[in-house]
Amino acid sequence: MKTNRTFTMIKPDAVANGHIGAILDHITKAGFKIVALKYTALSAQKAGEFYAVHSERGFYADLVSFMSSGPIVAAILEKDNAIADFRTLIGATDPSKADKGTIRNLFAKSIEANAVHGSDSDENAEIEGSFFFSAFEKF
Ligand SMILES: Nc1ncnc2c1ncn2[C@@H]1O[C@H](COP(=O)(O)OP(=O)(O)OP(=O)(O)O)[C@@H](O)[C@H]1O
Repeated sequence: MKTNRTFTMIKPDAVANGHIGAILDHITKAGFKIVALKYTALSAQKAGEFYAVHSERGFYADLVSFMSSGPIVAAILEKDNAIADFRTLIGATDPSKADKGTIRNLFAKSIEANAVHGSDSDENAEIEGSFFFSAFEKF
């Protein structure tokens, strides 16, 4: 199923560094429509659930701790080819390898504190969006 939607989080590092506005500006200027938006925070338990796919990885405990360290912004975005185009817009997981002008190149400091999340498939976009938003909060 192709939904033309993706899910993103502005992670605690980018929120703490005051980049919410600049990142949302980047996203909308790239042609993404915001269809759901929330300023919130993840408990350690919720961060662990969100990143459960990485639970066997060495960085999992640090990732859970980082993702629950402060507020985040969660959003559902709509655009043709949303998944691939958004991952191009944010750049590589490691900001030192992210293309110039990408969100991670501009706003991220490390492979863990990498400013934003972007879904990797239509299926995960739906699961992740529903993790944060009820049917009444998606437009
Ligand atoms: N080697 C690592 N050391 C520390 N943290 C890591 C490492 N690899 C990934 N992470 C963290 O785990 C997150 C999820 O990793 P994944 O491999 O799914 O990358 P991604 O798909 O680019 O990121 P995201 O899922 O957040 O969009 C990364 O965004 C990063 O915050």
